[in-house]
Formats: sequence, structure tokens, C-alpha cells
Amino acid sequence: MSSAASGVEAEPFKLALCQLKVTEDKEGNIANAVEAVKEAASNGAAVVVLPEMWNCPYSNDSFPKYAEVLDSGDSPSTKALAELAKDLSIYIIGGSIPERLKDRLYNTCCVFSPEGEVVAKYRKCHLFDIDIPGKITFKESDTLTGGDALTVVDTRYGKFGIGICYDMRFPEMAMIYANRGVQMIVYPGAFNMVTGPVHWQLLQQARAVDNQLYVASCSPARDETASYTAWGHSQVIGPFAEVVASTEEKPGIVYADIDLKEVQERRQNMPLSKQRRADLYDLMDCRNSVGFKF
Ligand SMILES: O=C(O)CCC(=O)C(=O)O
Repeated sequence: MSSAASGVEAEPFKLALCQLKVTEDKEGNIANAVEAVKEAASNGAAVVVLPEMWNCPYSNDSFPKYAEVLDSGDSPSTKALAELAKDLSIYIIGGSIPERLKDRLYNTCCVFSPEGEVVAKYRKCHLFDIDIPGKITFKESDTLTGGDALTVVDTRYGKFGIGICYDMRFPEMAMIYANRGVQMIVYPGAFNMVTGPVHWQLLQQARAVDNQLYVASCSPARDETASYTAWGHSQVIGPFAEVVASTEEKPGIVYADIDLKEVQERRQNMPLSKQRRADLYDLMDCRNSVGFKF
């Protein structure tokens, strides 16, 4: 039974972020992920996170080729993770892979319970479409469709909200998760060499400090030979915006001991949600937003 459902205070746990080397070899990527998750569990991790697009190169050419139909029983990537979660009796927040659903593709994260069930599925809502001339241009919407639902996973350790990479740029989403009782937002992500150095940590600390919750972000390792070079730097930020654990660009596993009671404590120390002036501003106003005018 989940923490919230049982009304019992959630226990502390060890979190692991597997910063994987990702190649063009899908089978190799799966085998590599399996080894990393086993290693994390053998070191005591109860919740293990994988990166965004861990089974394929991050490119619009690759997404259709590597996509899997998730509910068909014929998805090698999710089958491997489901078996692992069950064998090791851990939660796996399965990064993301390209999902094929009818004639559409999504950037999808599946969450597996210690019983090996898919307990949540999140489809990246905010697609990464940017154009910084001479620096980086990427348009996920050339191949992918955005999801249309947020996802809260109620686990025995606490409530986790799921976002993927570019989603961390949208404070509204994190705020809604906080309002729904989320204590840790997990973002599988693959920032790049342009935005990574300036925004990756800043955005995570911003989401953490605004909402007084943990933020955990898991990237692929950096590969300078890939068409898209990931920034790496998987990390965990605490509810006071402190860096709890981090790494640099190489493959590896980041561990953090998480006690979600800390979230409650920070919120008691500084009761921002009670101090909000909802009479002056209302998140619902965003619904009428027409975006920036140029
Ligand atoms: O927001 C960024 O700068 C990077 C986002 C990204 O790489 C992604 O959404 O996959």
C-alpha cells in the first residue's frame, strides 16, 4: 500500500540516478541499463532512475526507429525494466524511451513498482522545440506528439511527480505537482552543451526552492561524438535548494539518501503555500495566457 493511502509516514530511502552511456546499439543500451540498475540496487538503492531516451540516440531520426509499442507485451525496454524491478524489489523510474501509439510517437516514462507492474506512465508534455541560431536547433515536434496529462506516483516512500527535461522550464507544472502533495519531482533529462551549463542546475534549484520539494534529474552521459551531446551532471536538489548529490559528465551512478520528512520541515519553517496571496494572483490565470507577443 502506498504512503498516502496507508496514512503511515513514509520511510527514508536511497535514490540512485544512473547516468548511462547511450549508443546506437539498442540491445547494448538495454543490457547496460540492466547492469547499472543491478549495481544501484546492490548498493542499497530502493528507487532507481534512468535518463531521458536511454535506449536510443537523442535524434529525430532515431525516435521512429527505436520506438516501442508499450502495451503490446512486445517492448524489450520496458519488459527488461519490469523484470528487474520485480527481481530486485525496487521502484524504477524508467527514464524515457520513444513510444509508438497508433500513428503517433511520444517521449514516455514508465514507472515500475517493486512487484514489476507499470504503476504510472508519463508522456512528455512540453516538447523541446528551440532555435538558438548558430548554437542549437532542435524540434522534437518534427517526430513527437506532446502528452496531455501530468503524472503523480504514490509510492511507499512518498509522492513523486514526473516530468521530462524541457518540462522543468515550466514552473506551473511543478507548482501543480506541489499542490497535489508531491514531495519529489523526477526529471529524466538530456540538456545540451549550450543550455546545460547555464540552465540545468538553475532550473532544478528554482523548481525546488519555489515548491519546497526534492528535484532529481537523470541525464545520459556525455558523448562528444553523438549528434546531440548531453550535458550530463545528473543531480539531486533538496527542498532548501541545496545540492544533495551530483556528478559530472561521465557514466556513473549518483546516490542520495532521501528523507521526505525534510520537505515537511522546510514547509513548516517557511509556510509559503499558506502565505500565498491567492487574492492577487491565481494560477488559473495561465489558462487565458496567449504567450509572449513578439
Ligand atoms: O531545455 C533545454 O535547454 C533542453 C531540453 C531538452 O534537451 C529536452 O527537452 O530534451
